[in-house]
Amino acid sequence: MFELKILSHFAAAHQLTMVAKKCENLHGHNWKVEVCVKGERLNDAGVVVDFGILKGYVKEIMGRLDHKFLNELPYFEKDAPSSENLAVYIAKSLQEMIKEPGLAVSRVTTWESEDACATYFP
Ligand SMILES: Nc1nc2c(c(=O)[nH]1)N=C([C@H](O)[C@H](O)COP(=O)(O)OP(=O)(O)OP(=O)(O)O)CN2
Ligand SMILES: [Zn+2]
Repeated sequence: MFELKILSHFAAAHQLTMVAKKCENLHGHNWKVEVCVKGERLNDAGVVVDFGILKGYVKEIMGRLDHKFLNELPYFEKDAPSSENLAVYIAKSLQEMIKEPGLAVSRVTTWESEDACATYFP
């Protein structure tokens, strides 16, 4: 089994209730995102999937989040835009985009600061 990882970023605003009181105020983060996919087989080029293809998928997802007020996006009306739910959203969105047979999202980590992140394992 191979696992590939790419890094990406987006900047966005959010508000969280039921966490720390200060999080109820509108504020933002520069999220760093680690996306991992897994696959058992290498293609004729000797890779699981071209990093460029993976980066293209993730770039499209980052575009939906970048410079947005996350609470206003339909997906986050039900599930609050915590780092955990952002990781779930990114993982599900990416899995829906992947066309390559045998390729699956293995984990997504969302860093909301230099010392705090959440990881989702689908
Ligand atoms: N499990 C989670 N906990 C918290 C989340 C989250 O997404 N998942 N999010 C927040 C807020 O986004 C908040 O903005 C975090 O801000 P921060 O300034 O980093 O808050 P801290 O008090 O944790 O850190 P300091 O070092 O005191 O600044 C909160 N929790
Ligand atoms: Zn926050």
